[in-house]
Amino acid sequence: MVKAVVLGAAGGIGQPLSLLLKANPAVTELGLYDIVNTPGVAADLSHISTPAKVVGYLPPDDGLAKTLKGADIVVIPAGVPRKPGMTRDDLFKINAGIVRDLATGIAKAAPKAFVLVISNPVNSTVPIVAEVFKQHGVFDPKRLFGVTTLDVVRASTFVAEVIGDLGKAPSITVPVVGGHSGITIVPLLSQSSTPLPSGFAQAELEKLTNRIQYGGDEVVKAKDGAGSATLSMAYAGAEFAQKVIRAIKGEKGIVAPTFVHLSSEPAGGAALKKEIGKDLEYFSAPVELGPDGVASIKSLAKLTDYEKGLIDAAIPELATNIEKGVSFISASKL
Ligand SMILES: NC(=O)c1ccc[n+]([C@@H]2O[C@H](COP(=O)([O-])OP(=O)(O)OC[C@H]3O[C@@H](n4cnc5c(N)ncnc54)[C@H](O)[C@@H]3O)[C@@H](O)[C@H]2O)c1
Ligand SMILES: O=C(O)C[C@H](O)C(=O)O
Repeated sequence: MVKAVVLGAAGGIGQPLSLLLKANPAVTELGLYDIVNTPGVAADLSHISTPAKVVGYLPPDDGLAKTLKGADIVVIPAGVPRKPGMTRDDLFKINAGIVRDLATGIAKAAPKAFVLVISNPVNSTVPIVAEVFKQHGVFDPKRLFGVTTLDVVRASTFVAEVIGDLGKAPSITVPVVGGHSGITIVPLLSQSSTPLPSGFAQAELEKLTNRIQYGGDEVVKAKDGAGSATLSMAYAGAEFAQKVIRAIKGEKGIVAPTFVHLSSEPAGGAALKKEIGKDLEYFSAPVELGPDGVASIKSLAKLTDYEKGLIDAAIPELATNIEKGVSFISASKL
């Protein structure tokens, strides 16, 4: 039995993500929460002939607590998206408060759930959730994930395009580490499961890296004021959720990059800090998933000098983003 919950379920990501979770036969209950339209979205999805029982609530009458009751996995795509010309950090002033309030609801109603944060800026919203959980005495670093899967999905697709064979896209894996905004997104293309063509020039490598780092901007520009990536994000969010679900059901050896807290627990956090040469509290790295969430944080393995330079360049912005999230909660009255 797996109960999945989507907070922000009526939105551009929320609706297709809820559809993909409803289509997942491992999900037996699906809880949908938003400030608008969830009864309609829930009624619509409930007619699909898959096992999940669907419930949808709005804020009145403790709707958030009712949606979260019994949740095993909570995915959060609530909040405003970018328009052209904005950075993800520009979303902080609205989304920080939204994520804080939803995290407070989770801390009270589903403190043991696995929490997958999509709302931007992820580099700051994940620390916000952690700080809220700490204040409620329920923080478990193994159960909190910043969803960076879209960067991984983009890297697979763009490498397949470079190779000239999109058919290979589903089987190409490229670790993408660091964080989820601009230069903090660091694709480790030297570790692509399908190597780049021989003779791939440094200038081409830099162009490909830049495309992965700024893939979000490509979509924001094309949508021209109507928002950011929603469908590819729903796909990526459902993919990551499925990995977590498979791991909690006991499947071994599932590894995926995600933005996690680096502490003594789960194992590997301290070693990763040494590897990146900075005492950062959070970093996106490949993690092994297990029945309790993050089983261990993996090494970044052998990096090229170019990749080391990208990580060094990412660290100051990551540190600022993380601190911004942490201090938002220390300054907030919960
Ligand atoms: N992590 C990633 O890779 C990634 C990728 C794409 C988008 N995003 C982010 O996801 C977020 C959502 O994007 P979208 O395109 O779905 O936006 P959207 O505006 O289409 O949907 C957001 C939904 O959140 C709801 N919402 C607002 N406040 C809420 C609250 N307090 N409680 C519950 N629901 C609330 C809105 O009603 C809306 O339905 C944005 O912050 C965006 O930047 C992240
Ligand atoms: O670009 C955005 O603002 C949305 C998302 O973070 C993305 O990478 O597509």
